[in-house]
Amino acid sequence: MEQPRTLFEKIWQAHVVREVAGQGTLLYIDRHLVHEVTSPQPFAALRSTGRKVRKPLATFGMIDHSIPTTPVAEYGSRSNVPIPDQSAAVQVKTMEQNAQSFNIQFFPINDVRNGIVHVVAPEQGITLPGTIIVCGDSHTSTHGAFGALAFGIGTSEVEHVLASQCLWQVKPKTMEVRVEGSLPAGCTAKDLALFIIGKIGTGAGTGHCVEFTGSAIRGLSMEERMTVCNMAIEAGARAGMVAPDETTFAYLKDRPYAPKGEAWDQAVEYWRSLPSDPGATYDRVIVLNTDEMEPQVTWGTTPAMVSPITGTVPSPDDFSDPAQQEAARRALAYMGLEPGTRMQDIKVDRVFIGSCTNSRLADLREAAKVVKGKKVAPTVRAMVVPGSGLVKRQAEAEGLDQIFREAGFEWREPGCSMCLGMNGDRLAEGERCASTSNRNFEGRQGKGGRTHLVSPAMAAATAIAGHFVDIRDWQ
Ligand SMILES: CC(C)[C@H](C(=O)O)[C@@H](O)C(=O)O
Ligand code: SF4
Repeated sequence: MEQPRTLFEKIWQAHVVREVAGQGTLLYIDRHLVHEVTSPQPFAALRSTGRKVRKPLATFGMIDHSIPTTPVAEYGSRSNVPIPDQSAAVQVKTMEQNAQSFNIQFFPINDVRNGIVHVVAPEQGITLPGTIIVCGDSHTSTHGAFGALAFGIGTSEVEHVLASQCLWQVKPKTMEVRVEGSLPAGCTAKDLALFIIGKIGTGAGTGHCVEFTGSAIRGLSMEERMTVCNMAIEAGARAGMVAPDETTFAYLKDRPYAPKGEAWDQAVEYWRSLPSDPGATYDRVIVLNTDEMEPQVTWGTTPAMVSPITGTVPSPDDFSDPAQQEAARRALAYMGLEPGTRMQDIKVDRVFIGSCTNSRLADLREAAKVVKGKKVAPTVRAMVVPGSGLVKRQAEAEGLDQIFREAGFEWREPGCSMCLGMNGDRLAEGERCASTSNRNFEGRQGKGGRTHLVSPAMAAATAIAGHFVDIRDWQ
């Protein structure tokens, strides 16, 4: 009888081109996503050596990190919006030129399909189960939600994939994170992701590819699975994945780049063979339960520095390990927080609903439900940044933009926006922000900016109240 294999093992083995002892494995790459920040150098290297892109039809270019999300009304079109930052402007221009001269698949700024690469590829059906997907971007782990092996790569690796459609890799270890239970009231996939990282720590996944399993994961929608896999990288994992099932197939059916007709049927048949076999083993297994889970808010400068909304800011003395004590001390000083402060008493200046973690339609619907008929606190500046042009269009068709605007939120054009301070959207020194993004390290949203990671519903309620609130009390 054949050895039982994990989902990871099946995908890995199906993509081996060559194995060289001591060097690693050469893998075939199905899909290569490129964005304007990490692709200029690799394309320049190809050009200077007269090489082409090996598979232009499997290479997808998007512009997300460096574009302003300024509403276009007064400019007529998105490409007319000025980009004051010189290096950002050059990145955008260079991506456009490279896409054209190397003839790759490309969604220009004015194309309604453009947006954050990790939102767009699933939405277009570019992300498929059983594939290997890479991108010069750490949050490529998002695509693992579809039962793909998806991971971020460095600049020289981007060049290697562009030129050869292959990549040398050292095989990661495997880890199962099994979560049993269901999402308690007021808790979303974002709370689950923060809860998991809070329990296992930011280094737990190092060197591992994580498969999320268990009833809590099975019950998640595709959008929710993407949120969880998006944050796998914040637990140090190389990649995160969820086995494909009926939820996955239903999401992908009829998406523009998904297979059609007979090819679809064949694909689904193959995809059904992918889930880990009974008895397959992982190098490490962690089991969690959602019973005691509450809505989460980070208080520090890593996603693991997280508290339930009913909790208080911890004291460095609460930690036994001296390194953790020191990290907490430093984080509290940076965040300007006093131990013992109730999480719900922390006031914010800004609210950001967006990023590849939480900018899909389901996220905006959740936030709009909370905001409807209410007003943003006068002390708060709040913005909603849809993850793609299509998310924005659909949200507008449902009137979500009206709900946000009437409440006093800014309704922006798609992009990475304030997830990272690269495109003009950023926090000022000392500003405190409730953010639906995935990273809260020092300076992430702007120099001296203070980031608290939360779910879209919690961010929305915080904007209205002016301070963190327990979404379970919200009416
Ligand atoms: C700019 C890019 C390389 C970076 C990443 O790799 O993740 C960004 O997307 C981020 O979230 O910090
Ligand atoms: S939204 Fe944030 S985390 Fe996602 S790709 Fe953009 S910068 Fe990175």
